[in-house]
Amino acid sequence: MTQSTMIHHSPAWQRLTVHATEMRDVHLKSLFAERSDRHARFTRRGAGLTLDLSKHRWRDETLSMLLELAREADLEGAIARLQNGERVNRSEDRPALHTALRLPREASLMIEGEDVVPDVHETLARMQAMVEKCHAGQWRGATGRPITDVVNLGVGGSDLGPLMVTHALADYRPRDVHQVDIHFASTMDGSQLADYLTRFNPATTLFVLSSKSFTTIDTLSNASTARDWLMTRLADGGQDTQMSELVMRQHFIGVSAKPEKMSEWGIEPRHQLHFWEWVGGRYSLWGAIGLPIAMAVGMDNFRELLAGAHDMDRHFRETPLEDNLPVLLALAGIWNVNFLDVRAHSILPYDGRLEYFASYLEQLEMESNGKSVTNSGEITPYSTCPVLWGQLGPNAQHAFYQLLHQGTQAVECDFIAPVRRYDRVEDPATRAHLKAQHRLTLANCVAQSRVLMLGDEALPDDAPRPSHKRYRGNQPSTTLLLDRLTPRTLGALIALYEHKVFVQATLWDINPFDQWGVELGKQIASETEQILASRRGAESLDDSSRGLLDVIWQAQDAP
Ligand SMILES: O=P(O)(O)OC[C@H]1O[C@](O)(CO)[C@@H](O)[C@@H]1O
Repeated sequence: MTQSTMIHHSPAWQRLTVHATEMRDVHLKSLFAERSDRHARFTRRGAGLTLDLSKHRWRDETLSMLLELAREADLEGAIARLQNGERVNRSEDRPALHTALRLPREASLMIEGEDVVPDVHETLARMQAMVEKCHAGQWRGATGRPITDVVNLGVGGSDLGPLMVTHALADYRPRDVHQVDIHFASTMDGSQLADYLTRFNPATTLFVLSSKSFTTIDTLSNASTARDWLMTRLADGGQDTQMSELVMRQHFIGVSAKPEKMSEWGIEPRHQLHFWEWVGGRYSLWGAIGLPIAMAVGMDNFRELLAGAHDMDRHFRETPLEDNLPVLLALAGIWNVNFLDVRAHSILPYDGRLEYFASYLEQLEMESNGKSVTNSGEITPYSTCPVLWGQLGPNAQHAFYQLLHQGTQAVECDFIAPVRRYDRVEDPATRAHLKAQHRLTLANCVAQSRVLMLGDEALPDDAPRPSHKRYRGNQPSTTLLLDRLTPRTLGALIALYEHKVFVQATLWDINPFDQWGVELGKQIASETEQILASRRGAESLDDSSRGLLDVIWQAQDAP
């Protein structure tokens, strides 16, 4: 692609640029005053989700132009190429086939002459065998006692997805099985792991080493601390060879795309789960990386999660662009970022179970689309991924909503909530209380998006107010309702965002499946670590880094 064929030179982009000059000064409250049917016009349903995009600063014609832009970028062709397994990850020359991980058993997907679906389901069957063994109390540690705690050691995509889903689906933990608690340790400083090691019994703790590359230092350093802990406590520091073998066999499962590296590390081949290079790390929770999820909620619920994502995959592939949820969500983002200069995006779930959803999306969106070079190597002359962050909405109300309401930044917000909750709680009195709490939460969710939209106008009277009590409103937002938060709707919700990211990447002509930006940091950190440990070579560093290392060394030398 040359400068002149880039998306910002396309007719639709040009029309949108002109249109944006008119829309920039139009307040959301006037758009709502113009028509009484905005909610119906801008709301779509699919895969158990309701998406209300009426609180964006756009009109029907804006959406038509954005859809035109999507057609000019051949979005429909791109969706087919993604799901058919073409090599859409161009810088790494491979497909990005997370959608294949949720294909049903009877489907088939030929990639370079081979059907990948049987392998996907074989891995699921192997996961199932491991999960059932744990849930039957039959997975025993080196001393013969059943495993009670499973610790996932992974980082990035090998941590955030499983952590987020395990937490979100905690209500779905099976009660009638041997109880196994699931934990996560990701940080390279060892602080999360150290806490577990002081509290858990080594005889009943199983570690899952999750790493696509099996070279990530964060995970490998946690893994070696865990191995030493087990060896010290159970195998006389490795002197007892029989126990050492049992520890390696019974206390570690490995999940990776690099079986030879897992074997080198000492993981028993029967306890290795594999996945494929064509699954991106941040798109990997649907296969073996999802083992902690399956351990927590059981395999039936894990398969429901996959079914929900598959519902969304089909919706994405089969629904016309104008009714297509991921496409519309992505276009709202493009309109905000590229035409209205809204460069910040906040994710605000109104349900405590979605506590880790924003952190998960931070990686999904920003590691995927935080790029400034097009697929053909040109610098993008337009903005790409906004700064995206978030927190549980009710808690954020007492933290950063002040900035949303009265700060100087324009921020796009996603409000996410389940419509029904607690209707299955057994005790009637508790149920009544909890349902009232849920109603309160929904009221806050709707009220906040309304105030962000209308500003002062949301107030019941128009009495004069000092400027510090004024709300300007006009902050665009999306509201996303789930009927209930179930494995199926959660699967659809995650896939919705995955596909949204893909749509935006297609329009921006960037590759959402690589992450070269994080590689340099890893290399430099490893060189710095050598200098820090050996105290040699600091003269090659800049003045600040040298000064900081001096402070560290002086502190280390202090009595
Ligand atoms: O699963 P791995 O190979 O350990 O990588 C962990 C994470 O590290 C990253 O490469 C970023 O450093 C992510 O893309 C990935 O999810």
